[in-house]
Amino acid sequence: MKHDTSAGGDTGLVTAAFGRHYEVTTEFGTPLETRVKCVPRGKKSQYACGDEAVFSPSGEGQGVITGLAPRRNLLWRSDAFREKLIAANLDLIVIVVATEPGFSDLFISRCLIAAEHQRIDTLIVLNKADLSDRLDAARAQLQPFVALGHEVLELSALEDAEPLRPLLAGRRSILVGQSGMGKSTLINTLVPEAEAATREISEALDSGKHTTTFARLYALKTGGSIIDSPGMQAFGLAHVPLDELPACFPEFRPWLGHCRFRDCKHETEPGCALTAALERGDIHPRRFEHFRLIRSEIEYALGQRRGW
Ligand SMILES: Nc1nc2c(ncn2[C@@H]2O[C@H](COP(=O)(O)OP(=O)(O)OP(=O)(O)O)[C@@H](O)[C@H]2O)c(=O)[nH]1
Ligand SMILES: [Zn+2]
Repeated sequence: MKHDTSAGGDTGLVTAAFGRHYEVTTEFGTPLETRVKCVPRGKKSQYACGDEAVFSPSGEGQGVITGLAPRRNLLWRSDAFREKLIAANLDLIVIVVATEPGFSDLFISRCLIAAEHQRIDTLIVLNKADLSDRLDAARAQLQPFVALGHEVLELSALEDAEPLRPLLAGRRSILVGQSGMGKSTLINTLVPEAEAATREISEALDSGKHTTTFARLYALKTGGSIIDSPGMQAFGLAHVPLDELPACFPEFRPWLGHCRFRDCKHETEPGCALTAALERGDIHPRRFEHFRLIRSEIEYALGQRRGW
């Protein structure tokens, strides 16, 4: 990907990304804020919400993106065949789950791995805490993450999203979650003008849908900004290098490098320090399952790319 800022032109923040169309905002969060509809110059160029773009104006309120400032980090997903940028230059990934519909703990592990890999902080939000009969089951499902030291913030977006606000102040955050967890409800509470902005774009795109279909970045009154992203059912991590995956599970780190074989795959090899830790109960079986699953996906993707 090109990081060409030498081209000159105006700079702005990518505040919305829909297909090959981007909204770039100059003077973001100030009274001088201006929104420009942009397309990328190159066929293959891809940008994400949170990118600092260089663009050349091409008409009233329109422009062409010609370059990009270097990214601090990039959140993206990929499988054997495709990759999709989610957001760039993040301080915090807020993983939203809910008491209902049910959520996937594997999805949480995927988000945490993506965050570890790009060194981005995380926070787990358990939404719909008002549906109290489902609360204990959801807490039990989150227990392995709590045991790892992850903070879980319980709230009800419909009743009161305020407990989240101080954790977002001054940072650039993204809400990620499976569909239906309440991300849009949270955004609409935290950013009152979000609903109108979403409707406007949906009408412009003629999608007429009420679910989130594109990523959008909003300024927060407390300083900082927040990105709403489309609900994800799949969060592939095919781009994570196989040899970097184990260290993306922080609880594996004390044992890494202690296996008998240097190229241990932590499967059935004798003298594997990770499977020994698993057997002793020092690694949670769900997390080890997630590791195995994601590793096999990465292996599959590597095989596909080599044309096996
Ligand atoms: N009881 C209860 N319902 C909630 C709460 N938050 C959201 N909901 C409901 O859950 C449903 C889904 O909420 P959305 O905000 O659309 O979920 P989303 O995560 O944005 O879903 P996608 O747009 O598909 O990604 C809606 O019917 C909301 O009214 C909550 O705190 N309590
Ligand atoms: Zn091993």
